[in-house]
Amino acid sequence: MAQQKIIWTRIDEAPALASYSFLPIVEAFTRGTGIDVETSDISLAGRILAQFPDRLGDDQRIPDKLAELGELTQHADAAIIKLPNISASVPQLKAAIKELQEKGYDIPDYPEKPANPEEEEIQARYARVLGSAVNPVLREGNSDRRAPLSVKAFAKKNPHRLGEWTSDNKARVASMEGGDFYGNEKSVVARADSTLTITFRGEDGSEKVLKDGLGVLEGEIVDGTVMDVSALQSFYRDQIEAAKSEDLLLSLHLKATMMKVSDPVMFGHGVKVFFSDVFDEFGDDLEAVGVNPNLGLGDLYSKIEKLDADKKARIEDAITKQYESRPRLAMVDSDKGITNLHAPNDVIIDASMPVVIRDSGQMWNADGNLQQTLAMVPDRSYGPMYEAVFEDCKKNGALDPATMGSVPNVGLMAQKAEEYGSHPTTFVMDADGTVTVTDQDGAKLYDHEVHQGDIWRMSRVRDIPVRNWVELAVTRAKATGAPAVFFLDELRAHDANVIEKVKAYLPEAGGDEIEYVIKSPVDAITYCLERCRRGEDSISVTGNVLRDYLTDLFPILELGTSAKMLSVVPLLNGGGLFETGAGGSAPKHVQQFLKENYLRWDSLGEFSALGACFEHIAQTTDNAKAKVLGETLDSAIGRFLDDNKSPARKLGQIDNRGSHYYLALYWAQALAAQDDDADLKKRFEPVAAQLTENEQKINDELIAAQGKPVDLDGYYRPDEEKAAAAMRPSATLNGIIDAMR
Ligand SMILES: NC(=O)C1=CN([C@@H]2O[C@H](COP(=O)(O)OP(=O)(O)OC[C@H]3O[C@@H](n4cnc5c(N)ncnc54)[C@H](OP(=O)(O)O)[C@@H]3O)[C@@H](O)[C@H]2O)C=CC1
Ligand SMILES: O=C(O)CCC(=O)C(=O)O
Ligand SMILES: [Mg+2]
Repeated sequence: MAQQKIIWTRIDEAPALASYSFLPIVEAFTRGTGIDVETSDISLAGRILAQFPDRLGDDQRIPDKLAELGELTQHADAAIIKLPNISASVPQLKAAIKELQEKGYDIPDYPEKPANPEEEEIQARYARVLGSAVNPVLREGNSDRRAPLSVKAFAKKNPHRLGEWTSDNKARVASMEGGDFYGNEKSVVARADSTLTITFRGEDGSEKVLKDGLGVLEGEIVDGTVMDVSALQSFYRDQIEAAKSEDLLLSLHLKATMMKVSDPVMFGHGVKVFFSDVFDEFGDDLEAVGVNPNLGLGDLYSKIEKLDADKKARIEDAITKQYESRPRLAMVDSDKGITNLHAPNDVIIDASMPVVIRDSGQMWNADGNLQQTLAMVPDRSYGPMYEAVFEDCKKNGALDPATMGSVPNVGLMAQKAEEYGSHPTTFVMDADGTVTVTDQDGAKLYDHEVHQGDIWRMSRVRDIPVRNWVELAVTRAKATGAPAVFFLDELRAHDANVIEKVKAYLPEAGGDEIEYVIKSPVDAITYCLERCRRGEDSISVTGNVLRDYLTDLFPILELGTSAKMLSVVPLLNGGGLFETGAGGSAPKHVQQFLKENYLRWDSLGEFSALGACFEHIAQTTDNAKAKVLGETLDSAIGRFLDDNKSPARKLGQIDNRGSHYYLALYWAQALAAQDDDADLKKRFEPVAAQLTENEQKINDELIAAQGKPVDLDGYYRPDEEKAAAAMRPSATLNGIIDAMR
């Protein structure tokens, strides 16, 4: 029997800490089963170092693991467990660089405004690390995210609290009325393989090729669109006025980490419009010290340190005055005075909007109180869908997690589909003119008139991913009996082309055997919510952006968190990518851990991903032990949920580490109790006995560690030994696990 490898990714922040405790358990349990668990470092720090082999010593250099994993996804035997990693904004990237430099790695500073070819080259290397740089490389398949049945049943039995909604709630979502990506989109389906060129022609007749050599395949949908920034600015101005007159808290919701080229610029316009008096009066000074509004108010504060004390004080005064003339601004951390406009990475719409809905349309204000918000989601491709949820809640009240149906998602994601793959073809315009897309014969696909500062972008999706996505939707609808709800808007150019493909591929995929509807995102979500309220499930079948948004929205409403989701990516070439949960890397959890040695991270996503991975290995290889490992893990997870052994939220109770102990206990007991594999039974009988006997002692040791600060000697690249020691404080548990390894 060939050894099967599971790759376990090493990443950042809370889930990385959790791995120090959970991974030794996984290694111990799989030993001797024909399955090897190997780690692969794709953390932000690891990816930065991999860009600079030429500047690092032999003992410092690390290989480009992300490239290796990208290559692996093309093979049928790929089995990758992908934990959430940081998609770095520029401020996060700079912080990570600083930490690595302090640790003795001779890497260059990030050049914000490259001044020469050498700096341009450095910036290009860092660009490979910036933003959502990992997921698009590994996601060589479409997405199947859902709450495992046991998790949904647990949530119904133990419903979390959702804030009330009444019809007089004034919270609302505002989107632009025109000039946005939605309104300007043009879309064509390639009739043959070709190579495209994107050209800018200035009004003065000058020409610049923005990108050439863009290979497209027959059947590929190729979109071009533009965000008119003067329309965006006036949208911001209007909403600032509206929030003020309606006495609402103002908030902005974008995805600056993932949409790393367009959204930081849109965020920056928000900063500039909100603080327009400051930028009008002190524009030259701010420019002189390199303030970049796209990096937020936090960057402004750090850069004005370079000005003389008097100037700095005047700018700070102007900011204070500006707050007085503006509506109140939503806060990310009201205790620390961190606003919604401080850092682009704190504005992450998939996580922020569900919390607004959970909290009755409210966000935190500067006094530390919840207040109803005017949520700005500029682009109409997405904003109106959230507004429909607000409307539904105002009309029908909050949803009820004890009874509501489930909305899993099938998302079109493979091969860098749609907007999320558009970073290399997104451009901020230097001047007024026209952007034209032509094919290899010089024939024009479409053009757009643009103005200086506008954001033009091309997004694409190939035919094979669309076909596979339709098949996956049918598979899930057949498996569950729930209808497939295609979120597609015939008024949007891109969606209209996708609708044609869906209609063409559904019959051959077995569409006549399932119930399905095709509706605009607004109508589709309203339809799903109606069904939810009747306790009925619906499968949302969406493009890549709505995949991201809905796989946080419904889990947070249904389960209280997206951490408990099963997130499978069947790779187009037969392998499996198993993502853990649907949320991020929870920086807040690390802060709490450092302060009081308590890690709230819930590893249920890791448990479910591992279970799905064993199941995949059992189905695709002749390894019978994988099947036993998978089945026993599944029953252990069921027991774990029944006994409610997820981390609590407060000190003195079991945290992430305690939850790992209980999973190991139940898993060992299930392995000892099964009769399908005598070897495993024999191996796990004594282990189960030891873990059972020592329950009190292990709990005592784990809880005794809590309550004092922890030093990990680093945030982006913590000291391995310190982190492992901090995450494995029970000598008794370590003794049992290490004896098995
Ligand atoms: N797949 C990936 O690689 C992803 C990466 N990211 C990255 O993660 C970072 C942080 O993003 P952010 O949007 O703030 O999202 P996070 O999910 O990290 O934080 C939002 C909140 O989600 C809850 N949460 C998420 N996962 C868990 C878990 N396993 N256990 C318990 N609670 C959980 C917590 O909420 P509460 O306090 O309400 O319980 C948490 O504070 C960014 O760098 C972002 O780019 C984001 C999404 C996916
Ligand atoms: O890639 C990223 O930056 C975030 C991914 C994400 O939020 C998701 O897939 O749900
Ligand atoms: Mg997401």
